[in-house]
Amino acid sequence: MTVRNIIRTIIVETPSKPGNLGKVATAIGMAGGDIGDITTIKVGPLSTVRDITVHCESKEQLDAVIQSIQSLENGIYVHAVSDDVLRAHEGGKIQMKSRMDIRSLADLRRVYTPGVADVCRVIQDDPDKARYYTSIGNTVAIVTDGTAILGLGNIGSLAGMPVMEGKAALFDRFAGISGIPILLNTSDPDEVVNTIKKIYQGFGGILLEDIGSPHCFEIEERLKEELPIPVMHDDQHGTAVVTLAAVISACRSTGVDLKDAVVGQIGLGAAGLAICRMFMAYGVKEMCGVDRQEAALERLRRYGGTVLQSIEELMEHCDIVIATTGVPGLIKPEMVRKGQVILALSNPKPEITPAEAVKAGAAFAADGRSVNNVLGFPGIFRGVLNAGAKEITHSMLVAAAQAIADCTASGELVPHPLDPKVHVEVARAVERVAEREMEMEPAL
Ligand SMILES: NC(=O)c1ccc[n+]([C@@H]2O[C@H](COP(=O)([O-])OP(=O)(O)OC[C@H]3O[C@@H](n4cnc5c(N)ncnc54)[C@H](O)[C@@H]3O)[C@@H](O)[C@H]2O)c1
Ligand SMILES: O=C(O)C[C@H](O)C(=O)O
Ligand SMILES: [Mg+2]
Repeated sequence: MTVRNIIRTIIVETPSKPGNLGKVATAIGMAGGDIGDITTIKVGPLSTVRDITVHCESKEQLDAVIQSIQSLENGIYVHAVSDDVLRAHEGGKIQMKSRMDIRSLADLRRVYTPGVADVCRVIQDDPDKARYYTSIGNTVAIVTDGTAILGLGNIGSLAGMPVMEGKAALFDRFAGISGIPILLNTSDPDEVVNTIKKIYQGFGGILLEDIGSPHCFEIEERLKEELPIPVMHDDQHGTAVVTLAAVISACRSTGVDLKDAVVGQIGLGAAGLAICRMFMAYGVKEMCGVDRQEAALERLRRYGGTVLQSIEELMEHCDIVIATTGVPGLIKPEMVRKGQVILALSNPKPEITPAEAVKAGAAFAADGRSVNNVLGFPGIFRGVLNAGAKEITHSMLVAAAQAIADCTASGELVPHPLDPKVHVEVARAVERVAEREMEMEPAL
């Protein structure tokens, strides 16, 4: 499938006669546009106005689509072109809402002062009660320093806010968790760690998001060690979980034993290194990798992986190839070997599109829109928050990957992200492991 990241709604007026909508649809298709929703805005005796959502590969293609409709003439007009994505972001995607209805003075006194003072005392006497009498136990901070926003690079945390709001919306939608974006204007590990340590009390967990490598490794390790609440860097472990799930599904379909497969990782940053570590811990015997940075290669060696010399060598050598470089088009169709599994996970554009990879001979291919950490992080946090766990462990992550794979239909790599079952099953699997681990090692 071609990547069509440009989505616009074209407002088109046509004469109210049969066949005109068909002409417009053909004009859009002839110019290469893909039609999404069509909504009729007004039907008059003489003319009809519709919103037609069109997905295009580029701005040039969008211009060609508009030109193609306009050239139909005979009463067919393009009134306006609106950017749905920008429009959907007007005013932001999230808001803090009260769970209480405050209608009377009695409500006010119960919810706020003077009643609230008693609750403060209860928590002062027993801080654990904050988990029951506040929203803290259901709230996760989504923290970024803006250094690796998707594959867009170091664009700053403010520019990354739409992604953080998106993650908060997904937390709410799939796990009923309140996600609070925290935008840091420092990426110095000491400052990041100290800042989060100073504010952590207000949260039940910390999701680190789009923090670049290598500083993300130190930040996560230190926070995991020093904070008494679950911390997870989504781009590392959320991605590793979903990637493992996709590869388990691919191996199930092809009858291959994952542990015997040769797996190659292109890009050994936050996502790539975590994927390698996850696969090696799962039992993969030959885990290979490439990166353009020597320090990243050194990290792979330290964890027991094999460094290859080039992307060409990796593509030649590996049965399963995963890419997380942020570089669109890095994998050329002529590099693809017949029967390979190719997961080109960079967002917003993959290293090779699934359609190109399959055309070039891949047995299975997917990009970062479907193999996406949205399948993991909401359920993982729901599970640990339900269990009251203080950390997210490797066994919980493997259980989450297995749960995602178990929810995947035969012939698919991962479930649909809107399938509510997958998030419930991930949460259950993580909660089960968390409770087992807490029984074995009760918190002090
Ligand atoms: N699908 C998902 O769920 C998901 C999750 C996390 C990250 N990602 C994507 O993965 C990409 C990387 O994210 P990250 O957080 O790991 O970033 P990162 O900056 O930590 O890592 C990127 C790595 O790729 C390497 N690299 C860049 N160009 C290369 C090239 N030409 N050849 C070899 N290596 C190259 C860099 O040296 C770096 O080590 C982004 O595009 C992001 O959107 C996808
Ligand atoms: O944000 C996403 O869609 C996935 C991932 O966290 C990424 O950084 O690309
Ligand atoms: Mg991310």
